[in-house]
Amino acid sequence: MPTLILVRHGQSQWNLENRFTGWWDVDLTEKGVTEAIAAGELLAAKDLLPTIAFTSVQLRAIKTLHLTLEACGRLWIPETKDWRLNERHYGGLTGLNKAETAEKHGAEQVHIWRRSFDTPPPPLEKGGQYDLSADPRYAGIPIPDTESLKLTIERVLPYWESTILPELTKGETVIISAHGNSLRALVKHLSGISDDEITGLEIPTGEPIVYDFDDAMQPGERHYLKDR
Ligand SMILES: O=C(O)[C@@H](CO)OP(=O)(O)O
Repeated sequence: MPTLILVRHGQSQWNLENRFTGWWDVDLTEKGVTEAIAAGELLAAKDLLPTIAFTSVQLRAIKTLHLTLEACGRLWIPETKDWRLNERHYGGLTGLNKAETAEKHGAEQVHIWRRSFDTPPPPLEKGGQYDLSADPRYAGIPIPDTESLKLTIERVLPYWESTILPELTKGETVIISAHGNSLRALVKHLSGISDDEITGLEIPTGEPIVYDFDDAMQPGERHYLKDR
């Protein structure tokens, strides 16, 4: 049966510091490393072994993928990195502390920026500290200056349809190591969650989520692997 495993990266340095991260490339904390290894140990314990992997071009997701695969003896499987699986771009909020931003702009406004379906945060100014236009990994890529969840879906879903779904259709066990909001984009689609309800969905770090697909390639119920 084709099976999809989704893993949000382990805790990052800016998760720990409570800062808006988006496309900024921060590393895993020690706790994040432990979470990623535990995810792989769980895959091994449940005998759910990935045969092909996808991740973003961001360190925290790539490292999580590698630690997870190593812990289940599958570091050798093919893997593809693509910017379309990157975290949602946090625009001008990138680098700011979430609690301080809530004090300045109000908790309600910050909740809208973080979780509304289609209100993007203010755009990132060009030439500033977090401008990625000189980063070689994004050469030739239309780097956004901010993204709502809706805009994130508009780049995640075409990649899902064109590149990941065909692998599942072949019967592969696919693992995607990605980010809170790029995975919310995918889960919204796979679980048919409405624009309103998606505001309440949080994806924890390092907890494998599993979908089994039927013969018509329809996803079954979403569940956490630890509960299976
Ligand atoms: O900062 C970010 O990029 C994301 C994920 O950590 O945060 P949030 O949960 O606020 O969307």
